Amino acid sequence: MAGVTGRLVRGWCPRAVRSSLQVPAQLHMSKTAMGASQKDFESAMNQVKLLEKDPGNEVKLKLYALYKQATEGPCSTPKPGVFDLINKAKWDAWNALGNLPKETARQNYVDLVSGLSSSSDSSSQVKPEADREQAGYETLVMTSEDGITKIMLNRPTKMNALTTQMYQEIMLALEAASKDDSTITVLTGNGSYFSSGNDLTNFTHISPDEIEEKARRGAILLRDFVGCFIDFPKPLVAAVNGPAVGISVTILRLFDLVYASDRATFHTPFSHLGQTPEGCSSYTFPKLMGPGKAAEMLIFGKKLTAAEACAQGLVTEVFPDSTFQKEVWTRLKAYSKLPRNALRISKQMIRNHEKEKLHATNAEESRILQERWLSDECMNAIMNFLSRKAKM
Ligand SMILES: CCCCCC/C=C/C(=O)SCCNC(=O)CCNC(=O)[C@H](O)C(C)(C)COP(=O)(O)OP(=O)(O)OC[C@H]1O[C@@H](n2cnc3c(N)ncnc32)[C@H](O)[C@@H]1OP(=O)(O)O
Repeated sequence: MAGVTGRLVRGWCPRAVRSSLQVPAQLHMSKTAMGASQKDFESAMNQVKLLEKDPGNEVKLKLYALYKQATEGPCSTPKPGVFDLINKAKWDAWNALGNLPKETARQNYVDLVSGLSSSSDSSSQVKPEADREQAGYETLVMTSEDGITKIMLNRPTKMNALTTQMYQEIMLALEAASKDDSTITVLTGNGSYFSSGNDLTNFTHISPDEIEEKARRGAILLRDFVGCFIDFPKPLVAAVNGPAVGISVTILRLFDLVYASDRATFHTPFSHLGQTPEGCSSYTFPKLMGPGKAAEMLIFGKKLTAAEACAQGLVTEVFPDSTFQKEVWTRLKAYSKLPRNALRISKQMIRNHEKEKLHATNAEESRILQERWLSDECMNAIMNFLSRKAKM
């Protein structure tokens, strides 16, 4: 990429992006979930032209790829020659999206532009929380070495709370990791938390007439996000470096290994938030730990220590915080040298027994949450958190 940087800055933008379409009044709110309309998409294309800051070549390539995928579907054009650097970079970015549905690509495009717009609007935001230079992700750091692809949640000052953009980027990162030549994929968090779960500001700045549509899109986003974990084809490991809350706890059961620091805790305060379980936990948790222990966590919001979570089978192994990184990565490096295809096939054999059930549970949980998000109980709990009147 380094050699094509200057030219890409000038030449990345698809023709349609330059078309003169009506500019929306404001695109500050992230358009959550799949299902962006053609109008949203066109508005986003126009918004790109108004960005004050150059978003960098990686982001531009991602926008280009999403645009092509959204408008033409999977890449089927011949791969440009090795010396055609710019077109090859574009082709690679588009091709990496594989069979991502047009609808999803369109929404990802809209969300990516929305994130770029709001970050360039925020004058106080001197430096983004994520390192933009790394692989084009704004909220994640994705690295690959020694046969291991690491996806690190990177909003440490917000305890790695998951924004709409972050859900989208995690899906993109998983899609890329599923296709790269690594053996193992690892999800971890930067800073003191693994993740504090759904970013509760995802529910704010919504006008009353938008609420239902927002909830509908939220449910689709949730279903697609969890679906990526259900279908992930390679061994997937969670390196839980600190406390985990909400959806960052429930999805753990969809990982093959969960290694936790002894500083980690596991908390699912759904009822406190007027919400209900997701991440397939309404099925996986009772199956794993029995209905009583699952009820304590999912209904009554009991927080587990790492040792308790390990005793319930949610965590595979607990490590002292002081040696967590060293021990986990040493272990994973050794595992990553095992025959790649055998690992992959074994993982899929285990998962295939319950894939259908997991997808059905995921769809049902998402449908129920869509209703919950419209409830007074949920709205009040979120407003309480945001006004700091009450914290879990
Ligand atoms: C459409 C998407 C699908 C949704 C799926 C459904 C998912 C459900 C869930 O995940 S439910 C769980 C939601 N999470 C929470 O309820 C956690 C809320 N946060 C907290 O309770 C606390 O912040 C804490 C216990 C995680 C940490 O407390 P503390 O150590 O005292 O730190 P701060 O509270 O000061 O946090 C620092 C900074 O981060 C912001 N922040 C942390 N977590 C979240 C969050 N989940 N949403 C939004 N913001 C969060 C916090 O506001 C502080 O910001 P500030 O410095 O004040 O700007």
